[in-house]
Amino acid sequence: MSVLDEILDGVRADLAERQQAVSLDALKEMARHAPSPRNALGALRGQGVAVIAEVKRCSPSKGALAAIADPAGLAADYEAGGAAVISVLTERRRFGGSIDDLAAVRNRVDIPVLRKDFVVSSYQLWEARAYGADLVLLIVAALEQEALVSLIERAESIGLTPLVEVHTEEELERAVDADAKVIGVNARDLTTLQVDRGTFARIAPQIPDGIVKIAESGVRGPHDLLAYASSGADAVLVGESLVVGKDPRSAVSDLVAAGAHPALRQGK
Ligand SMILES: O=P(O)(O)OC[C@@H](O)[C@@H](O)c1c[nH]c2ccccc12
Repeated sequence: MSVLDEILDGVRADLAERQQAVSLDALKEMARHAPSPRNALGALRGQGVAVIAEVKRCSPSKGALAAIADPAGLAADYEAGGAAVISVLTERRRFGGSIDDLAAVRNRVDIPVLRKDFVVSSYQLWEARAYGADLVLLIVAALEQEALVSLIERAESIGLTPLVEVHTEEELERAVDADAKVIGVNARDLTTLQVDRGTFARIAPQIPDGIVKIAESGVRGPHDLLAYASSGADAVLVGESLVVGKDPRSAVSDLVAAGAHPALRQGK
């Protein structure tokens, strides 16, 4: 069984428990009272390369990365450093996250917030919106095409912007067929957990114009951001290097400064 399949089994087990505890109707009621969605596309299409900074405690490849006792405080530092969007890992078993982290972050910052999880059911979309998410990750490798299409439609209908994650050309084709408006190319293969920073450069040229292009994973600093930007990234998603560093605010602001270089502006 691949790592992704193992993660998905755990996700489904946790999901079944939450569905027992909170009915879909109750979630929908919460979502009606949630703060209105923020302009995610606007944040991603702003000047320069947008930095999506991630709240990430653990990863399946490295185990514990950082304790992060105060996810909202970390997110506030990211925002002060100039992040365009905050990503919050809400998966519990392998990433040490929770939906409460998402709510805490959303209440603290003024920028859009991404629910980063393994979404397999529309229940998780309502949950995301109920707890204040503005964007939601949908991983093509984890979904049948029919499910992908319907989750994209449902997400959009409730005000969430789907970030559709691909790792191969075949997955890119499925994302485009499903009408994704924001596509992330993950340099980490979720079935093997290997990072290949060349993945974005290979796949990005095939992403049709008008779709927001995000390079995910493997950004160690401004150098990697510049490499992704020169291959056409509108945004980068950065986790590990920010949470393990001493000064997340200045680490983000160094990335933002690199991404603001005028030479990168042509394509925007
Ligand atoms: O920590 P990194 O290498 O900067 O990567 C961040 C982000 O891309 C990564 O957390 C990620 C990308 N896609 C995912 C899907 C599920 C879980 C995690 C991820």
